[in-house]
Amino acid sequence: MITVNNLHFSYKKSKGAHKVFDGLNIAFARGFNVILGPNGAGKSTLLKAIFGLLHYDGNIVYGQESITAMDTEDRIKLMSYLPQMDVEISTLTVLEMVILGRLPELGHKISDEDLDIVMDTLESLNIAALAARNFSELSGGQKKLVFIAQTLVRKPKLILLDEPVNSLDLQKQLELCQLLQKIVDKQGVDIIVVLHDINLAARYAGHIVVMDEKGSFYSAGRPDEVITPRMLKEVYGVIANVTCDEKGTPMVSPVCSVRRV
Ligand SMILES: Nc1ncnc2c1ncn2[C@@H]1O[C@H](COP(=O)(O)OP(=O)(O)OP(=O)(O)O)[C@@H](O)[C@H]1O
Repeated sequence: MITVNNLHFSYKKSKGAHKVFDGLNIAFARGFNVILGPNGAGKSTLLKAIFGLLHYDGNIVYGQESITAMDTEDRIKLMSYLPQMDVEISTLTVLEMVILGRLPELGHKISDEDLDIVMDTLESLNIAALAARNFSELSGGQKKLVFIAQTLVRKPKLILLDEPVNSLDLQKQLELCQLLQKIVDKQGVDIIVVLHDINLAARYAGHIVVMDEKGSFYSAGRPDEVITPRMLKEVYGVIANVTCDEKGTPMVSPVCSVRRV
């Protein structure tokens, strides 16, 4: 699906630059992809590069098409992106915020189809009851769900989500992953999600990409191929037991950190 070829990127700073990628190569699969890796590995930076928010060297390809060479309009048609952090304050209602997500598709007025898509999405995320509420008055988790709705109403071919389950309670984390799974299965959409919860990744991902703290590719594959005691020690500096449930899904029980403090 997406391949990242020889990606070089540094954040420019007032004095010098901070190198994040030095020739990164990664291949994602069709369907539900998860990126795992420790803090600072470059997961968010990679999603920003794919979405076209950064000037980098290298080539990012979707199928046969170079995303790197695409103009902004085509990139926005292809993908939607949920950043890790977003605005906290807005004078809009929830409904208005989510309609904003359809901006690239909106004509000179909001059609019944636009409203149906927005209301269906709010319902699928269990937040339809919040539609008339002021966004600024919502809880952190409710705000997160509004941003997720904004990302989904675009109906893109590719969805990039940076830590979407942060600030969601356990039930909503599972509901969101189930919804994403349904979108992948029923609508043929490809998704790339950054997660820190390895057990959640193990349960829902079809394909996991692991990045290490140097911003390099470490491994990729099915959850049972990737989530191993060795990976957890080498990438996260954690001793952990990994067992499998009856479906062969790995489950991680952390024991201790082996990093020197
Ligand atoms: N705007 C910026 N300017 C300079 N350096 C940055 C900037 N944003 C990120 N970095 C640095 O780039 C590296 C990668 O950051 P990034 O946010 O992509 O990591 P991450 O894997 O998403 O981390 P986390 O899991 O903590 O969200 C880190 O070393 C970070 O300090």
